[in-house]
Amino acid sequence: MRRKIVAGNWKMNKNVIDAQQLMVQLLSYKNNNTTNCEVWIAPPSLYLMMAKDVFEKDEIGVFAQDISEHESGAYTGEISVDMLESIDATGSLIGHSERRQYHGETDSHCNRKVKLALDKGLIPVYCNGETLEQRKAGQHFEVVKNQTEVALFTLSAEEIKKVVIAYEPVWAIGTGETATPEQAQEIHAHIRSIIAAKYGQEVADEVSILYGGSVKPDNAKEIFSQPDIDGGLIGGAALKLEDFSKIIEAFN
Ligand SMILES: O=C[C@H](O)COP(=O)(O)O
Repeated sequence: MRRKIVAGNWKMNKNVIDAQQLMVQLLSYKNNNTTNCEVWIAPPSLYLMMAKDVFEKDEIGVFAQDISEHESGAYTGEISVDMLESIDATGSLIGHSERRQYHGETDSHCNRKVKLALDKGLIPVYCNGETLEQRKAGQHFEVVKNQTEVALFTLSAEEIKKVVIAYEPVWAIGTGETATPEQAQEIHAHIRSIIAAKYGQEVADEVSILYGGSVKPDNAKEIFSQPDIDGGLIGGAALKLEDFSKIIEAFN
């Protein structure tokens, strides 16, 4: 059975008071409700240890938004997989389109990061997706195929099963414009078929593939009901319990 997941990427939002308040609200929500999916958050790295303190029984998975491709050393501003492992974090986002757009991250970087994370027992949430120009040019299937192959295909079958993929069309991130459930489903099925071609259907069927890009309480249910969509990576709507909890409940 594939994991079903609703993950909130807080991006660069919230001061320490507001971050703690939302974590405490999330904990209370999780303790008082039955959820049919795993709930993860990726707060800014400054708040990762606080998240581990609040979710001391691992009620909610705690993810970094990025990790270094290096193991340690003179890399100012970066955090390493060792650091994440030492606070018992659950994993890290890797290759988010904002990292690609503003920090020059490529799929070769992602490949090294995914491997480092797996070696430390962390879950890599590998993000990919095409830009608007690429979609308009009809290149979206090819772009996502190349991204997936470069970032993941050096992994063994056992390793790739532990990776979570988040398909996030760049044109749908933070824009209010969502891929239709059908558009998302066809890319998710495409990603799964690429993995199946290399590793076999059984392996591909175990890989969770999340959709990200303007998921909101009113569209989550329809998106998550698609056969190859195993949950969501949520940005803006993860910043308020009211919205995020409704998205979690789309699995009920
Ligand atoms: O990581 C999350 C995605 O970038 C989606 O963000 P959004 O829900 O604000 O569109």
